[in-house]
Amino acid sequence: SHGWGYGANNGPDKWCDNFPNANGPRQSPIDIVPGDASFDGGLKPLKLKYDPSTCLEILNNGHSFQVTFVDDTNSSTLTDGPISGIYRLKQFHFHWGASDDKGSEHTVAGKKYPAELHLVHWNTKYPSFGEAASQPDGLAVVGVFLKIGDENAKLQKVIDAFDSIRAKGKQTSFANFDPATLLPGCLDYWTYDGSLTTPPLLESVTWIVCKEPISVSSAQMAKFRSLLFSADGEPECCMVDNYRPPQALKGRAVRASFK
Ligand SMILES: NS(=O)(=O)c1cccc(F)c1
Ligand SMILES: [Zn+2]
Repeated sequence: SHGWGYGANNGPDKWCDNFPNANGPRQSPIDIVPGDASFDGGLKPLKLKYDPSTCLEILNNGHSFQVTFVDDTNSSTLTDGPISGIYRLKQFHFHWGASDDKGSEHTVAGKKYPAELHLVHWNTKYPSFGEAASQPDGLAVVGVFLKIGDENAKLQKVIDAFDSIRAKGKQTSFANFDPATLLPGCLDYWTYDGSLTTPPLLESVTWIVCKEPISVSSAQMAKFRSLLFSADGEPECCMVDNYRPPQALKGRAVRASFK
């Protein structure tokens, strides 16, 4: 049997067949309604400290592409914000659409952005990412929306590696990249308790979604869409629409770090 994906036969509406978390009480993504979010003056500013020398490789895992980091020390961390303790950067990846009118996982009052960046961190109170991923306070993912505008020169460094990872299973070394260069100038955020947005949909994520998007050009988005879901030797299938739609809020509060 084929694994999960984003197609008609194995996509988000089918995930509940093999992953019961799909219908759980704290699923992600969600539609963020700014008017319904409550300002929390107790929320601290995000503190992101990234060391480019921890950047390791870039790979196509058949669902997205991801840049992975060495996470055996506290060189690249997230602290403060809505979380307590120290969370280590493990990887970042994106979700995007087949066209510029869709692609983000979170939406803002129903607005879809063409893509969304996820910076994935795990709580160092646990021994590893794998252990943390099964704990309710195990992960913290910073989400950043991409909007169509000027070419993003920092993002271009990632895009330039795509030729080496076009097909599923391809990976290549990727060194000295500073993920902080992909953050917006303003780090105002919304936060809520959620889950991984792909199987196994574990309910272990403190979501931190930045209000301000970063830019990407339409030509750069076209390059994202040249990646493949398929492996070498398989019929080519463009990697597009690798986003889960918004899930029920089920009574959860969404807090804002800003007025
Ligand atoms: N899309 S996401 O919720 O950030 C995610 C999915 C799976 C694994 C992971 F580390 C992060
Ligand atoms: Zn993601």
